[in-house]
Amino acid sequence: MPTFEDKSFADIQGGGSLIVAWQLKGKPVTVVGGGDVATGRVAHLIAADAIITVICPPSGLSPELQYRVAAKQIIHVPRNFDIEHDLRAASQKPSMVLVAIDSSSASTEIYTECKALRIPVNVADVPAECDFYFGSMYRDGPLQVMVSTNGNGPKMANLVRRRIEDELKQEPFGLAIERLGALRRRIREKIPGSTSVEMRKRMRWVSQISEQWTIAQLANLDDEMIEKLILNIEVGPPSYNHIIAKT
Ligand SMILES: C[C@@]1(CC(=O)O)c2cc3[nH]c(cc4nc(cc5[nH]c(cc(n2)[C@H]1CCC(=O)O)[C@@](C)(CC(=O)O)[C@@H]5CCC(=O)O)C(CC(=O)O)=C4CCC(=O)O)c(CCC(=O)O)c3CC(=O)O
Ligand SMILES: NC(=O)C1=CN([C@@H]2O[C@H](COP(=O)(O)OP(=O)(O)OC[C@H]3O[C@@H](n4cnc5c(N)ncnc54)[C@H](O)[C@@H]3O)[C@@H](O)[C@H]2O)C=CC1
Repeated sequence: MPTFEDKSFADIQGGGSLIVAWQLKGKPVTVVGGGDVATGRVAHLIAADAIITVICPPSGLSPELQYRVAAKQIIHVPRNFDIEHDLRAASQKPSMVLVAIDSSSASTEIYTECKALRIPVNVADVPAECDFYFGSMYRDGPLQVMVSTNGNGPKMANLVRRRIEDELKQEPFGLAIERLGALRRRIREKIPGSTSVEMRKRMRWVSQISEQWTIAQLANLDDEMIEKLILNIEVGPPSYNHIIAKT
């Protein structure tokens, strides 16, 4: 057994969460309840392009969710959640279940059945019945930032997110990232290979532009400039001014 006395890597602190960008596009998600909390959950799910079913009595559906039903963004099943029908016997099992109802016994039953069926579940307000927690979210186009306090202070997560938001909204990060996405797709067409040499070349080129150009310059990168840029791909990424001068 080596001693690792002169190790160069840091020790890692446990007790956090694995924060991932869960891909829900086109996948069925069930939301139980139709109040304020459910309405917030649905907003996150629409942003993720999930196929959303909200189950709650007609009287429980918030005005915003009524609008989303009318706009065909969600499906509403107008009754209480039925574990047999909606989970055990369901022909298509949901990829995820979000519970936001005012009955802790019904929540626990739904949670228990989801676990038996291995469906990831979040019961708002009951950390012990959550496979994952929600966080406070900032969104600007393709950019998403989530703040979690790992259950210690949800309101503080909101405050930290607002600080980050104040800083990030000073610059057009969303647009810059969207344009970088367009550039990366075009470069993969131009240098399509998947060998490690080809990949490294592409990655170095994109890294340099991401680092060297300002956010405003990247946000300004139009399709015409992208074509000019990739013409120079063999000689390394030119500066923004160089591309502009030739435009
Ligand atoms: C564990 C977690 C599970 C989950 O729900 O996923 C959970 C649990 C609980 N929330 C409670 C209370 C409040 N929750 C909020 C708000 C938010 N709560 C959110 C997430 C989470 N809440 C997960 C942990 C996230 C983390 O730690 O970072 C946010 C970030 C995201 C979202 O819900 O979308 C959203 C802010 C979004 C935004 O606007 O930016 C407010 C503030 C307010 O309403 O204004 C209050 C009152 C003030 C306070 O307590 O801080 C209570 C105590 C109930 C009681 O005391 O009885 C519990 C239960 C407990 O702690 O045991
Ligand atoms: N972020 C968080 O973690 C927070 C969590 N909460 C908790 O989330 C839960 C929901 O909060 P709100 O949306 O404010 O509640 P609400 O009272 O506005 O809504 C409850 C909803 O549940 C529905 N409902 C009740 N029993 C049902 C059943 N068996 N099947 C289907 N639908 C059913 C009602 O029709 C209604 O639509 C509460 O337990 C609350 O304590 C509240 C605030 C913050």
